Amino acid sequence: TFDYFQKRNVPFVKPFPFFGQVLSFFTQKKHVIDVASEGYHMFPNTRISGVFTLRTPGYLVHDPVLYKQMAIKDFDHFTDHVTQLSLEADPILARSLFFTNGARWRHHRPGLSPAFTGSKMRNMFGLLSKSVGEAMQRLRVMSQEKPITMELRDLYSRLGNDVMTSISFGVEVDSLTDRENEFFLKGKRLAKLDGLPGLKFLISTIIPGVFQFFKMDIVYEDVNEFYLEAVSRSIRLREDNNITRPDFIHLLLQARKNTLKSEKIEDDSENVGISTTEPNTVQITNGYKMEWEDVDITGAAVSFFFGGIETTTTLLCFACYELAVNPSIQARLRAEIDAARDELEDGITPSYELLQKLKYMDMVVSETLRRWTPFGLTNRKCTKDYTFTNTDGTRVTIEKGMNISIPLQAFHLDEKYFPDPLRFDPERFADPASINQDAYVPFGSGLRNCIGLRLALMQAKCILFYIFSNFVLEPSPKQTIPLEIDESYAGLNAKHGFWMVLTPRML
Ligand code: HEM
Repeated sequence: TFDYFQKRNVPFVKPFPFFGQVLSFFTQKKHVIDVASEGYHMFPNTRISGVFTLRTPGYLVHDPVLYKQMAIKDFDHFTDHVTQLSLEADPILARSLFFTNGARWRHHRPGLSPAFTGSKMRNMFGLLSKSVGEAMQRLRVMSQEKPITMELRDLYSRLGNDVMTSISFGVEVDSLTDRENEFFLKGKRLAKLDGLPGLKFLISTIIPGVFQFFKMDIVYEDVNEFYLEAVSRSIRLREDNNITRPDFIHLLLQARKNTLKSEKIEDDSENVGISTTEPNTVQITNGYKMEWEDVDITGAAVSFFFGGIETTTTLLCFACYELAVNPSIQARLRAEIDAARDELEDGITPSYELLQKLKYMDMVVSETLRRWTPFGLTNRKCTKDYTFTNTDGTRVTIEKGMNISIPLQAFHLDEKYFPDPLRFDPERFADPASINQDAYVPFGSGLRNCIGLRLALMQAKCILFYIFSNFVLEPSPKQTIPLEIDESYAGLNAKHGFWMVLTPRML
């Protein structure tokens, strides 16, 4: 087995007997993404390298152009993600888009895409802004108009929970005051990326074969039951009382009736930010029929929760950390926000259109997604043999069934594409034309990229707008500078938290 890559003339990370790279995940004091991306730094002159997890060979893509080719033009060879959850063990998450493959995904994705167009986001923006605006008022009351110290991951996961509960499940909660509400507690259990669930999540992506063999689950049973019950209740309430609310449940019910349509012409002209420039449409080429039972609608809504809260919270925490330790960047962003507030009727509530116009905000968000990539490693399964030419002219064939990792974070921190890569510098994004669009991929690439990217950007920009309208941020004495990354966390997180002093501003 271990001569697999030698025979193919592909450089590879020397495996530990039997364990392959898996042993490094447990023995090295490194984050899992850094371990998985080791080959990228060892072999700078190849488009792809090899790695073993246990005795199974897999590939790591080094060349962003090759990733883009695989994700767009040659998508037919790489339609799937590597994790296959079991419908019995994980009835809700297995129905979510990220974990859906094959014919079901080909039907599921175009069915859901119209729920994320610009006009749907604009309709949803009111709910989102209301939720954030109210939380901000509560935060001011809590501060008693004096500086207040907060841990931002806790704050933003509460805000994210409230926003997503409102736009995904049609329920309004206030996790800042009602700190133990059931939506927040269940949401925490759903998206837990440390301890046992974090370990299981890692196993599902890094050694998917082992995960399937032992029929492991990721989500706790009571969490599944809670969400299924919440969604079914919301559906019944709407149907019995003819209620319409511009949220995901409404859009998914339209999908059930086959009346969910996208507004292509209007959306094509809209630019939401530097990080979102690609078109992505999936053609349905088979007869699979998506049913949209309650459990499918729950799966979709839960996947927005699962995929959205952790990543958007990470973006917000790292953005605020950088803004707190770089006061001149914070001052410039605040000046842009203040100028925009002058245009608002009440001087405080932003509109969807206004957020799109904030150029410096977009530069700050884009640079945060580069410097601190919330989703640093994605993957594809090869679904049809694929041949390409490597840097040295040899032809390499990736065989059907092989797992392929794509190190998004390593692309973003490679000085070939971003000089002085560890420096946080929003100016890189002043001229979008100067950005290498192959190497800048915080939301992945092509037909299987992040479906929620518009929502993520809208939500992050809206929260930053409210936070910096209301507060000046400084690192608290408890904050570790420079940041230390928590190696034991499956996502990206600071080891000792994000401790900030929020000083209320005059409104
Ligand atoms: C800053 C926030 C976010 C980041 C950085 C992010 C990043 C990503 C990345 C890198 C992927 C994999 C793409 C690939 O394999 O090429 C992905 C997939 C996905 N994301 Fe996000 N995401 C974010 C927020 C969201 C939100 C808010 C939602 C939902 C409302 C969401 C839902 C999904 C789903 C459902 C997929 C799977 C798509 C598919 O397989 O077809 N994400 N995301």
